[in-house]
Parts: sequence; C-alpha cells; structure tokens
Amino acid sequence: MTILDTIIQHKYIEVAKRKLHTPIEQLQQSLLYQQPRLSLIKALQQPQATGIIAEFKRKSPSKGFINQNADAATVTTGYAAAGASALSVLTDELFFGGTTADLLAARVNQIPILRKDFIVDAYQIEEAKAMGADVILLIAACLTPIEVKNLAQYAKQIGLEVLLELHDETELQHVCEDTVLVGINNRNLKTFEVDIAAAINMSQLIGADKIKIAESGISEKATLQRFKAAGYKGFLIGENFMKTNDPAAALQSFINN
Ligand SMILES: O=P(O)(O)OC[C@@H](O)[C@@H](O)c1c[nH]c2ccccc12
Repeated sequence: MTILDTIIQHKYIEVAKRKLHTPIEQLQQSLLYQQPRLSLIKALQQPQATGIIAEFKRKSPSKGFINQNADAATVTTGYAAAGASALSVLTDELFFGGTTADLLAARVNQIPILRKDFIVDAYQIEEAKAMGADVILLIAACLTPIEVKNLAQYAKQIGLEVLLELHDETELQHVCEDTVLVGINNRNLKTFEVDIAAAINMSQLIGADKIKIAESGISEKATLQRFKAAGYKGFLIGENFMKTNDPAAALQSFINN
C-alpha cells in the first residue's frame, strides 16, 4: 500500500464523520457560502500575472515538517502583497498539518484560493465553498474518470472552479469538459519522486483549450521560465517558500530575481 492509498483510506473515514457532525444544509447556510467567488481562470489570463500560486503548507508526508508554526494570515497576506496570482492552502490535517482555520484566515485576501485536499466526495466541495475557497483540486491518481466528471460538474454547479491534477499520460482520460484548469504534478504521489520533466513532457499532450499549471519542485526562476515557454500559465510553489522563516519575502525575491 502506498502512502496515497493510506491518505485516501483515511479521507473516506474522516469525511463520513464530518457528514454526521455537520449536515450539508448547515454548510450551505454559512455566511461565506453565500459570497461571490473569484476566478483562477481569469487571474491566470491577466497579461501582467506572475502566474504563481503560492502555497501554505506546514508539513508533508514526503518532507516531514516544513514550517510547523507558520501563521496562515501573515504568510498569505504577504504572498498576495508580493505578487502571487492565487493562493493554495492545505486543509488536510493528519498528513499536511493544515486546517479549515488556515483557509478561513487566508480568505482576507482578494485573490483566488485553492482548497488543497484529497477530494473523494461532493460533501468536501460543499465544505470548500463554506470555508470561502474559489477552486477545488481533483487528483486523477485517486479518482476514476467518471468520479472526476461527476465531482467537476458538481463544483461547477455551485460556482467553484476545478483544478484537475495529472502526473503522467496514463491519466489523460481524466480530462473532461468541466476541467479547464489542468495541473501537471512533477511529484509522483506514489513514490514522491520529483522530476520537472513530467510537466515538460506532458505539456503538448494537453489540449490548447486548457489552462496549464505546473506543480511541485519549483525552486528556480529558470525552471518557471522553462514551463512558461512550454505553455504553462500557472506555477504552484510551496516548499521553496515555506521552508524559509519568511515565506512572503522568499516569494518576493523569487519574483525579483
Ligand atoms: O512544495 P512544492 O514542491 O512546491 O509543491 C507544491 C504543490 O505542488 C504540492 O504541495 C502538491 C501538489 N499536488 C498535491 C496534492 C496533495 C498535496 C500536495 C500537493
């Protein structure tokens, strides 16, 4: 069993518990649920956009602790001020040390927010909306193409955008009409190996009607430039900033470099 299998197994149990505790109707009545959403699709199409989706991540199964005591409001407002086009906030608690409170804290910002979690059930999409997220992540490695299609349609219906994450060409059949944002994860979630060749090689296999996002393992401006040349509009970066004492300053100097 891979760590991804363990995460997904735990996710089903977690979601079942939360469903019993907080019915969907209650999520739908929350104040943030009623608020309008920001578009990541539009943000990445702005000509002046850096395209950087800056991530708030305390720890990960591959790296262990990265920045255990970081404050979500401080880091994300700093990211926004430094020029991030959007934010990504981990909400998985057990494996990534994230919380709903982190995403709620990030919501003070006026740029799109991706809820970074392992979504296996429409209930989590309702939760994402109730916590103020604009975009949800669907990971091909843990869903069937039919599940992606149904969950993407559900998200669209309630006004959220979807980022579909792929790693290799075996997952191309997960792409569907409602997945406009397609991310290529350079990290193989089954082995944790990172190879930026993943996004480079996959770029020409994704339709021109999609908005491509390169994910993971980006620590140099030159790498970002290579992805940009390959047609990528978005760049998801976490650890490179979070491993420093001042993630927002790290983003700032990355941009200025
Ligand atoms: O910290 P990095 O190497 O810059 O990677 C960020 C992001 O791509 C990574 O956190 C990620 C990509 N896909 C995921 C799925 C679940 C959890 C985390 C992720």
